[in-house]
Amino acid sequence: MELFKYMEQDEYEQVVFCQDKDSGLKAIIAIHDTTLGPALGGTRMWTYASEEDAVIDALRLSKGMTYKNAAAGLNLGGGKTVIIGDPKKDKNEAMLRAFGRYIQGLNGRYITAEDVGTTVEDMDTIYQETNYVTGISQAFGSSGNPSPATAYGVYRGMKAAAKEAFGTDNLEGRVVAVQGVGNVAYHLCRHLHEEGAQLVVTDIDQDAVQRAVDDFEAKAVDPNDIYDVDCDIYAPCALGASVNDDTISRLSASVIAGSANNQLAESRHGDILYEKGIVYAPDYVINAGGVINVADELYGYNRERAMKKIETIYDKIAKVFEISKRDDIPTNVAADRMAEERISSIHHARSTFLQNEHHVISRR
Ligand SMILES: NC(=O)c1ccc[n+]([C@@H]2O[C@H](COP(=O)([O-])OP(=O)(O)OC[C@H]3O[C@@H](n4cnc5c(N)ncnc54)[C@H](O)[C@@H]3O)[C@@H](O)[C@H]2O)c1
Ligand SMILES: CC(C)C[C@H](N)C(=O)O
Repeated sequence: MELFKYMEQDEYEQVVFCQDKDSGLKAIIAIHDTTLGPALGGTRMWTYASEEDAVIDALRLSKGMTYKNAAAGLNLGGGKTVIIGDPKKDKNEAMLRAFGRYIQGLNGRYITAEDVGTTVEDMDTIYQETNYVTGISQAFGSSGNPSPATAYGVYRGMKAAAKEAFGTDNLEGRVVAVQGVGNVAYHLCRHLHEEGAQLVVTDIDQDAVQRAVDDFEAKAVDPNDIYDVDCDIYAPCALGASVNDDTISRLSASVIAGSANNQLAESRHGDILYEKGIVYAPDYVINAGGVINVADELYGYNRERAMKKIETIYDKIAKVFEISKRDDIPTNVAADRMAEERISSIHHARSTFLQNEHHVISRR
């Protein structure tokens, strides 16, 4: 791939390749934009088909974090790491500590946290080498696992989307088809079950499926059948690109609202959803609960303050729908507009000169 051409196109600031042969570390840290503050975004560990796929994933995910953090009202830029490997087999202490030292070397330009394939315990290991890590154990006065917070934000955003589509945000009796019942979706299912929604779930991990069936009376379907389920709401909570040319025509849902990052295979799929009248709650707005929660650590973690902020995902999603209707644009484009407007207005507000120690002439 022509990396610099790719970076120029979407104005990526920096890509860092980290390798440590002994531990097997192969990581890519992508920093998209730091206009609003240090780039904060999780670390994903995944078995990529090629190194190019891993680079593209890191780049796409880091840009998503720029927009997510901006839309959530955080003073943070966007970044993300991918570690190439199987989290079940290839992860080890030395690998995570070597990775922590690379983060430390960036001197605060990038702060990490959990994502698919990494855990609170992994963040604790990284913390042995760097302070620039969030989502570490609560025993350290930290916020712990971000997944329940993400799930609560998705639940709030799903209610706002239901209000838009059905005129009421009550989810009792609504059929919700959930793709991937991992860390986030398990907690999402709990909220939905408590409100009386009917759940249809799928996962490539049978244990995850069984847990949802046992705990929430969910009905299980095969992974490839989730798109054909007769449902009100489709909740993509696995990996990205599940809304694509093949699946859109199969979905019967009036609402798409889930936790996965990069749900639309391409931006044009947002246009198709808009034309079809399917209410799409943009991924990075609805799934910001986790990052809002870990970002609170930068102020000395306060759970009540973080949860209050996560509640407002309902209003953020409603605002996106308002912009979408006002400007007659798909909701994914409306969300981008909301995020870009904030980045550009803050960029402008911070452009005036402020003195720092390098400008004190008396020091000369
Ligand atoms: N954890 C967070 O706080 C958080 C925050 C924001 C966004 N997200 C995003 O939400 C999604 C889920 O995150 P998570 O932390 O729950 O991850 P997870 O790994 O715990 O859960 C994902 C689940 O999806 C399953 N899966 C993968 N491919 C699948 C497929 N083709 N069909 C069905 N199931 C499949 C996996 O087996 C796993 O159980 C990811 O896209 C992640 O980036 C997570
Ligand atoms: C910082 C995190 C909790 C990141 C999370 N994995 C996300 O995609 O938002």
